[in-house]
Amino acid sequence: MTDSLLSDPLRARLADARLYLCTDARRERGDLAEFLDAALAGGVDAVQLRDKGLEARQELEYLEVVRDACDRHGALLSVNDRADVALAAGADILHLGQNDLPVPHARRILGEGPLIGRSTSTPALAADAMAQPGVDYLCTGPTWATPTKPGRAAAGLELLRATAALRPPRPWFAIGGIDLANLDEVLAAGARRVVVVRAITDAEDPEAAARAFARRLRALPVDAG
Ligand SMILES: Cc1ncc(COP(=O)(O)OP(=O)(O)O)c(N)n1
Ligand SMILES: Cc1nc(C(=O)O)sc1CCOP(=O)(O)O
Repeated sequence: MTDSLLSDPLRARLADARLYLCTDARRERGDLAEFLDAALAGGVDAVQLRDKGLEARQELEYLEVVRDACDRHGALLSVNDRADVALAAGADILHLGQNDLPVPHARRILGEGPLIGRSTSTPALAADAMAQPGVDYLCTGPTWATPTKPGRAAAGLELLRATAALRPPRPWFAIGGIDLANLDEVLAAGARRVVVVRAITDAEDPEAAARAFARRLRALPVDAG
């Protein structure tokens, strides 16, 4: 971990994060709180509400539920795509894809406080994201094709190996089709942090699933990023 990460509490919490959950809002708000309490008790470190169907007002209502759950468990709250919503919700993280706001524009809205993450799908995009000063972490994938984000070809474990070889100076997460059955392959490829959706949202016991991920991810040290 770098000194700058250690000197900033939010970035230090990000550096310690291993398990990042994206969830949609298909549950009623009370059920979402219950689901999140279970996942967070199991060891989820960051939660993103990722639901493309919500209008901003509804998204903010759901984000209050996610914010409260994250606060109860000391986890990071992430907003997808929208800097205005992230600011309004008091999010810790704004996550941006390649077609979303450019990072400098997002920083103009957010200021320096919140973290910004960037999606990448090739080693070149990962290297480019790491060279941008405003980017705090990256996600790389999809490792496997996934119904959660249809129409995207699998980048494969090779993308994870290539990203690990870059030795990114900031945290990076593998994403896409990751579950408890293939986690060993993800770890063997060099990833030490993962983002998951179905492996926890669709689990019969979300707390047990999150606990199993967290235990295996935390058994291995992370390097600089
Ligand atoms: C934590 C995290 N990683 C990756 C993504 C995917 O972002 P993006 O490529 O912008 O695609 P959409 O999620 O917007 O469909 C993410 N949302 N969160
Ligand atoms: C939201 C998202 N982004 C991806 C990317 O590659 O950028 S893959 C993905 C979906 C991951 O869902 P699951 O864990 O259910 O496969």
